[in-house]
Amino acid sequence: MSTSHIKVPAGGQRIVPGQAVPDNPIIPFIEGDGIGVDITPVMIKVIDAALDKAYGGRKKIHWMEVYAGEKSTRLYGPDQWLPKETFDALKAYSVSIKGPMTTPVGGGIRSLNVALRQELDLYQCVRPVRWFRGVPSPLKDPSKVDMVIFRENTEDIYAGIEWQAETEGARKVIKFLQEEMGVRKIRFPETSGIGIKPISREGTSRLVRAAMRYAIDNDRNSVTIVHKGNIMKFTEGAFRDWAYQVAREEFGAQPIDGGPWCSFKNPDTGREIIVKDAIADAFLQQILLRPAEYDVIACCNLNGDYISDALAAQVGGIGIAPGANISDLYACFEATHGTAPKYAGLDKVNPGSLILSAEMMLRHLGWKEAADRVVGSMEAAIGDKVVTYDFARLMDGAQEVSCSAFGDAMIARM
Ligand SMILES: NC(=O)C1=CN([C@@H]2O[C@H](COP(=O)(O)OP(=O)(O)OC[C@H]3O[C@@H](n4cnc5c(N)ncnc54)[C@H](OP(=O)(O)O)[C@@H]3O)[C@@H](O)[C@H]2O)C=CC1
Ligand SMILES: O=C(O)CCC(=O)C(=O)O
Ligand SMILES: [Mg+2]
Repeated sequence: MSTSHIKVPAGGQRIVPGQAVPDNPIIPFIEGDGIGVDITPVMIKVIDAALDKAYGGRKKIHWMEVYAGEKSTRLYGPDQWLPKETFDALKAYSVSIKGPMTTPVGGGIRSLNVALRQELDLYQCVRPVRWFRGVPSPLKDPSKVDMVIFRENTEDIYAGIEWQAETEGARKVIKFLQEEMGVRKIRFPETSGIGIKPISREGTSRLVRAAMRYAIDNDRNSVTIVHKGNIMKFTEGAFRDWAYQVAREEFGAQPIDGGPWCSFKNPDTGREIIVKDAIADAFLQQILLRPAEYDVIACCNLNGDYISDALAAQVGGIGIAPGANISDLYACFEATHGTAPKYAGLDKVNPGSLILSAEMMLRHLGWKEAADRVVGSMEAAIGDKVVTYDFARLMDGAQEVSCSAFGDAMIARM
């Protein structure tokens, strides 16, 4: 089989980190498995329309398909889940967008999504969660939900360092823990699988720094460090301590009532930004009961995964939950949801998450006018109760439309 399948579009230019974004950038995209085939073309159509409306042809994305997941195994060969040329393209073109990719449960390949984040060192997973007027919600007042999750994206138990139960690897690690480290707490050593949870000072500091900067740049009220540090003291507890340290040492935060909560003045607006922490289990009930008290959230990888979907449910579900994976050099935008296999190819699901991820990408490029068109047209379509099945089943008097028809409904309202 051929080893090269990427066709570089003529007439486009690379985005180079640190340089001005050209008017004709080449943006690589991965279609994605499952519902990727439904939502990705709709996202491209909506974004092209928004650019056209906003700039009348002066700014245009040159989309370049790159391959990963099931599609790349069909093109490159059966074990080619993440071909090298895909990685190379994501790096060379700096800004990209991807559909979801399947990860089998229990065995099989490790997550391609996680591999991408780790390989490109996309250490910030940024997931804004806010309510769009008219979207059905289980909350009495979903307008109070306006949070931005900063999830550490390269460490934690999510790094996939583990050994299967009853294998040579697991036996070796357990023997080491028992004999070299004096561990006596493994309840069933003969049949335990083992996972490792690395959390570092560097990994924590850079993530928390990004969350604080976001709070400053976007004039937010608070940053909450979410952790389970009472139980996992040297990983999640250290995450909390290092996070407060960043607040104090880099942002000049001063303790409130003796600490550990602290606050600092936003240097741009003069307003106070509170830095506080919450233990993850209690946090999950508080965001339901008192969502207005939370704003920017900084957390470790696994907690961020759970919090993302839980918070999305409060504002309509993962059909409308966008995200970005960001490093100091690269950005790869992707929805919060997965491949929803039972809906694959049915032209049924909500393309909103991927479209709003692309909207984040437009803002990242500095193309605010087009981003505003995307948000405005989505608000207008939902306002007219023209929605996909996920919202329609919870709304009175809704007109249920397909995935592609929702995209068209947005375009008609631009
Ligand atoms: N970043 C990524 O690429 C991610 C990949 N995954 C992978 O995806 C696969 C499937 O995971 P699963 O746990 O089923 O989670 P999914 O997010 O794929 O789907 C769970 C449910 O969420 C709802 N949903 C998801 N997407 C949409 C959408 N666009 N519009 C409306 N509703 C939607 C559906 O709910 P309902 O049934 O109520 O209609 C669906 O059944 C796994 O292999 C997993 O590893 C998971 C998350 C992220
Ligand atoms: O990689 C996967 O399959 C799941 C990832 C996930 O759920 C997430 O990043 O939110
Ligand atoms: Mg998830």
